[in-house]
Amino acid sequence: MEDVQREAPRSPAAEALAEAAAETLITVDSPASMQELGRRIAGLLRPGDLVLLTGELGAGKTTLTRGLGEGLGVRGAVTSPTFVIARVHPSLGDGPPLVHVDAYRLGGGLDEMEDLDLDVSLPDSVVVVEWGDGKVEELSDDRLHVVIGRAVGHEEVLDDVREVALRGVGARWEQAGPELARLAPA
Ligand SMILES: Nc1ncnc2c1ncn2[C@@H]1O[C@H](COP(=O)(O)OP(=O)(O)OP(=O)(O)O)[C@@H](O)[C@H]1O
Ligand SMILES: [Mg+2]
Repeated sequence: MEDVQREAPRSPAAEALAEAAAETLITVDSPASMQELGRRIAGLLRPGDLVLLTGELGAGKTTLTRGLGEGLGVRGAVTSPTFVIARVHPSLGDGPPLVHVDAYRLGGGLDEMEDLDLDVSLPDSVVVVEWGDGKVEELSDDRLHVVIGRAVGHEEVLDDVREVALRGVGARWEQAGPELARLAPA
């Protein structure tokens, strides 16, 4: 299994990001380990953080968000928001709420997002957006981009394998860069 993962070609999304600024690449091999990664990322998140999740249908964006919700200790199961564009999960403790947005049908981007009338202060929340690329970047200069790609090649072997690229944009993530890097296995 080890060898297969090391030799697998990168997904196109990971390849594109590899050209960009410093990033952390992590391979996960099951939904459970994707969720665990979400829990670990949650440990770095603070109120006001914006996380953008990129990846094809079924890549594992919602699965990762489920882990984020667990790590943040919020109420309610994180599911695909099929009929709503955004769902607010309040903290069970004194942490920030998780605002989980599925921007797939959010044609107009930011304006519509503001129109959602979420009854929550975004600067006090952790905002996680699926399908948000090109739509919600204006919400914050500081963003954590998470790009999930399927490992390509030996599909029957690698069906559950995903490559996750983490790239922090902005001053907030420049400072937290080393913490992001520590999420990768040594
Ligand atoms: N390593 C993995 N990480 C995450 N999900 C995986 C993995 N391996 C298999 N899966 C499966 O892939 C599916 C991922 O579904 P999920 O809803 O998280 O994707 P998504 O990216 O949110 O899709 P959508 O674009 O439809 O919102 C689940 O059925 C999950 O069990
Ligand atoms: Mg989803």
